[in-house]
Amino acid sequence: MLEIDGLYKAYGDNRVLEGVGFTVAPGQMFGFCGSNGAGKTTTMRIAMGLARADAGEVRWRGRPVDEDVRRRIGYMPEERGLYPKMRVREQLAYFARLHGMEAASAGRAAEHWVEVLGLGERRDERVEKLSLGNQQRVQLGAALVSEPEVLILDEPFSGLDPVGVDSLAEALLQQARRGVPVIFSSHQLELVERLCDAVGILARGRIVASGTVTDLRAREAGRQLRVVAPDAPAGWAAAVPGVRVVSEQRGDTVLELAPGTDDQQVLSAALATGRVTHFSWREPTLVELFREAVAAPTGPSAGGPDATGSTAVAA
Ligand SMILES: Nc1ncnc2c1ncn2[C@@H]1O[C@H](COP(=O)(O)OP(=O)(O)OP(=O)(O)O)[C@@H](O)[C@H]1O
Repeated sequence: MLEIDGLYKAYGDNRVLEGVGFTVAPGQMFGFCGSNGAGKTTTMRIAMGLARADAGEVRWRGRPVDEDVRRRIGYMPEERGLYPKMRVREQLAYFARLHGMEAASAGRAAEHWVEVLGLGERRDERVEKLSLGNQQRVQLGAALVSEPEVLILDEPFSGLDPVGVDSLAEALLQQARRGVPVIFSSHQLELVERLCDAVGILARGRIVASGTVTDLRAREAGRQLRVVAPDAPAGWAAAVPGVRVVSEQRGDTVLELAPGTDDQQVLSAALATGRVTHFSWREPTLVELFREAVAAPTGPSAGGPDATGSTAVAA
């Protein structure tokens, strides 16, 4: 288990992290989300020993992460750190050696990742000559080439084309399948929703929501019901007790039901107007859950050192 436990960090008056805590289990893919400047990079840099926390700890398998453990972590920094003059394959072999692999296996691992990441034709090109997206793939290769025990990736998908996204996603899923905990930050929430077993949303210096997307959905306050009743007169739903009309457009209505309101009563009311061609609870997307979590004021249950590994949406 990788544990991020009660991290605090301030830069001068800017209190960036105020008790960030979450856990990532072996084989879990954890999407780390948050607005620009929320503190995702800071959290990952602390985990990698590149920034010092004012308080809190990062542990892997119950032990504080030290230099020795960090050599076994694959890290992709936001600022990217490649050697522009080195050739692709050479670069990957170099990173493998840095992480302690001996020359022959470093060479084999480099070759393997060159192929997996779709860089076969570019293996002997200098990194500076590659497109941004291909440099990104090399950077990912640098994080993966040493067969790390943990992966911490800062916006690995940014700048990739859809094919690049798919090959990277497949590479990460493979790592998760072999038991590696994978944390990656991203603003591409559809991708996070598609790939991740768990997400953590960082806002106001804390994890304000964490768990599986299904968990987050289940805890979401105002679930919405969509009813399509093509022949219904405008305003039909407003008359049903406990119902708030969110939107209404030519018989296509989205409704919010007060707690305890029976959705079957809504269905009866809709049927009383004529045909009902659609009646379903809408699943909020991760984007909607994100907006709600980020907008919500900090409540007593929000984040904090006691929120480590919790599954909760702060009210
Ligand atoms: N070395 C530093 N010195 C001073 N302030 C810093 C430093 N590094 C980060 N910050 C500040 O910490 C805050 C969090 O930044 P961070 O890069 O961790 O956010 P982020 O969630 O990764 O953002 P983004 O999604 O935009 O990459 C920002 O207000 C940033 O200005």
